[in-house]
Amino acid sequence: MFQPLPTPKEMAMWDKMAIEDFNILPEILMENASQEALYILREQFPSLKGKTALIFAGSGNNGGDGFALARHLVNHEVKVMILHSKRQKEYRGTTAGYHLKLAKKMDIPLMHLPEYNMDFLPQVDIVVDGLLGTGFKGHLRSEYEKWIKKINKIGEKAFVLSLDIPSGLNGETGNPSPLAVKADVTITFEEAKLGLFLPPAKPYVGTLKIGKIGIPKKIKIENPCTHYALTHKILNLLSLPPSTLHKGKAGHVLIIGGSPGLCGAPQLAALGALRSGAGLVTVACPQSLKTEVKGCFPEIMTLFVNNSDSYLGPETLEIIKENLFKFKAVVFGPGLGRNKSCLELLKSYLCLENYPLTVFDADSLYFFASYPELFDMIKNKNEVIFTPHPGEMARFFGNKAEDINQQRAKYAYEFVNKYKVNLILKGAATIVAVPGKPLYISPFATPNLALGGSGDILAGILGSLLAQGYSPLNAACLGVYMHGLTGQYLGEKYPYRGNLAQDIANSLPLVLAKVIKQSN
Ligand SMILES: NC(=O)C1=CN([C@@H]2O[C@H](COP(=O)(O)OP(=O)(O)OC[C@H]3O[C@@H](n4cnc5c(N)ncnc54)[C@H](O)[C@@H]3O)[C@@H](O)[C@H]2O)[C@@H](O)CC1
Ligand SMILES: [K+]
Repeated sequence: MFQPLPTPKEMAMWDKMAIEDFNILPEILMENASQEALYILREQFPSLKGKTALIFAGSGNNGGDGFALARHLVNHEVKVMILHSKRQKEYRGTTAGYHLKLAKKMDIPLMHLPEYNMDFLPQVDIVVDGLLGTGFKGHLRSEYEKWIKKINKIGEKAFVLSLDIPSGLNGETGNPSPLAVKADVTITFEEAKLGLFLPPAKPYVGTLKIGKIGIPKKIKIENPCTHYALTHKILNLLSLPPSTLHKGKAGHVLIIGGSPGLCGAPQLAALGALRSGAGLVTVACPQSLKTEVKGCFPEIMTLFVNNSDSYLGPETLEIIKENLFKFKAVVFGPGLGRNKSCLELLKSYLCLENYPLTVFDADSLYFFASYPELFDMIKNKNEVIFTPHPGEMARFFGNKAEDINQQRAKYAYEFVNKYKVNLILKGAATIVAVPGKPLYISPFATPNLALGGSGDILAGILGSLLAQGYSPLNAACLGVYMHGLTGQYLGEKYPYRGNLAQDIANSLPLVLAKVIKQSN
């Protein structure tokens, strides 16, 4: 269900433990890494004989992987030249130095990069990028920028294999710093590093392959990492409904929202809930808007107070309270509006002695960001899910959506640590964060979900899953994955976008049926 995504620091710790606690020689780990890299090249070039390769080796262990790979390539009759960033004697006594010595014994040509005139580099078939891996920090030094530009230039006509991480890419954030190698394939060692999985890394990583290098499983179990990717196996949480199912047992979702000009939001949330299997859906909305909120969906029921107000207010709570026993989950906020009366409704809701599992979305998030003391009014913090998009998240931190997107994981952690509630930080590679747990990251980044109403659909899906009895963590992971999977499907159907938010809801059950059938 979850694939580990260690940060460079966590990976370095696993390496260290393998070496110090399990007495695995670092030279062996490096040898294993180089064998995994060789495997990729053999796959790419069924006959390596006669091919030419340049191996860029940096000053740390990433360079050492390059030295070790050079030997294997020579054994496969590849014409290899190594370009190393440090003087040979400076590698002495290190793991990389050991593999350098072996490469020297085999008479592999070695050039000191800083002294080599880049203009004389030959065009080759293969470029191996072993400049920088998990040890890369900060901004590239200027000479590295020059070398990386050269790799990318030669790479226009050659196959570029990056070892562990494309050099220049931050292994934690996935950001080029400020530029990075554009690989055809990145062979990352043991597990995919977090940054490789994040959207900014996409133009650099190429195809991502994972090569196991022999880190004992025990180390990874006893020292779990702090980030995981959601995998297809999350869908195993879904079970086929029994043929005797009663609608009352499939969960009744209440959606609280709707205001002038914003009736589509609760309608779409209702559609999301229905299309993800909720038995019944009711929208609490202003009386004057009930027809608009229902639209052409007779399946959507409405709840309202007889008055002429066009915004919801605390008086709506009376009727909600009377019916509260019916609802298994609530989605609070789609199209709610930011009127003072809406804030009063939210406050009265939070004052209820008991309320169902609740998703706080859209305008309710605006109120929480403006009045953080509202968080103190939440009784069971583990029973609510907050679903901000980066713009809404920025309001909590007093910054901009771009700042959030630069360091999404960091802000997600800060949010749950501060407010102690469950969080879904929407956007490409949506994050699920639950206090005291690792972060779970969606593998999907698709422009087909980047449209008005998409978040309302997600909120409805979440409400539906909660109402069907999934825990907040499972509902969040499953809902995010189902929403992303549908977005990916719409991307195939509408490569230039143009799908509607309601298409997400309408496609969802069919996409699920298709992919679950395929994977069985
Ligand atoms: N025993 C281990 O730790 C293993 C490590 N392996 C490889 O080793 C890598 C990690 O090795 P290291 O920890 O030595 O680190 P790296 O080889 O990734 O990088 C460290 C070197 O980069 C330089 N550097 C850091 N920031 C820089 C910047 N901004 N501009 C220019 N240079 C910069 C440092 O001065 C240092 O010399 C992994 O990514 C992996 O490829 C594998 O061989 C498997 C075993
Ligand atoms: K690299």
